[in-house]
Amino acid sequence: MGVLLQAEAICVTFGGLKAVDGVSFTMGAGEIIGLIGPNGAGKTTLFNALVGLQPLTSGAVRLDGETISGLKPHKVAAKGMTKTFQNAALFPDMSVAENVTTAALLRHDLKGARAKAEAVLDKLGLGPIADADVRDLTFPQKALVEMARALATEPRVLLLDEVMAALTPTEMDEVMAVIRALRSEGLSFLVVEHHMRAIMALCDRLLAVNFGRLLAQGTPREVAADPQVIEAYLGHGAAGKEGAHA
Ligand SMILES: Nc1ncnc2c1ncn2[C@@H]1O[C@H](COP(=O)(O)OP(=O)(O)OP(=O)(O)O)[C@@H](O)[C@H]1O
Repeated sequence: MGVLLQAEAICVTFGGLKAVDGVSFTMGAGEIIGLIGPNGAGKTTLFNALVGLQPLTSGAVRLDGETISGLKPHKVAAKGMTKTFQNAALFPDMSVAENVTTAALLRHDLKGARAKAEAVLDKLGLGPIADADVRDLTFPQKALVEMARALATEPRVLLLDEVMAALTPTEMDEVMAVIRALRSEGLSFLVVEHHMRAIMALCDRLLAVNFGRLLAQGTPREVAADPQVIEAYLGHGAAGKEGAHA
């Protein structure tokens, strides 16, 4: 499998704190990679660094061999990588279709963006609620609309930031089915998710971080059995338990 996304020795420091400390990994097309680690491990900072929301102190991010670190988030999105936002940063007073159309304007004029939004909403089964106001949606609907908003920018790599928070196990299964279907079309995912069941079931590979450093990477089974990963979680009593904090 060719390398689609390459993170090279990424460092992000806040004053004296190394929030991300020399993290390197690669991702191939169609992969689903989970990023796990205890609270404050650096997951959000790494996500933000990858998509241009957080400047790198050092290191590089390459997409398809092209250096994208240093670009603003909308330029990174135009290159093909974007993230969803925790707590769905959608416009509450706009309809579902209008929210998704706004994102599709990255690549289309208004007419094209409306058509793109309609296609994405249909793909995610959201056609019937296209005209609903976002503020009236349920949690799983908001999670899917947030994914639709990101998909409307036509990414090749999509970073999912806790899209399954607040979902029931059945709702999580529905969202995971959508993610798998999109992956089968070639989309790649990097996933931060606090539900270990979802992470273990969904991901091809895991990256485990703590104190900004990459502790382990491998299959979910390998990483869950890694002594350093178990140690990192011991204080939280969380490793491997359903609903645990990843
Ligand atoms: N803007 C900032 N300024 C200073 N310190 C920050 C900033 N953002 C994050 N940090 C610190 O960097 C470290 C990593 O934080 P980060 O939010 O990336 O961790 P996380 O793994 O996403 O945590 P959580 O699982 O709780 O969301 C923490 O010690 C945090 O307090």
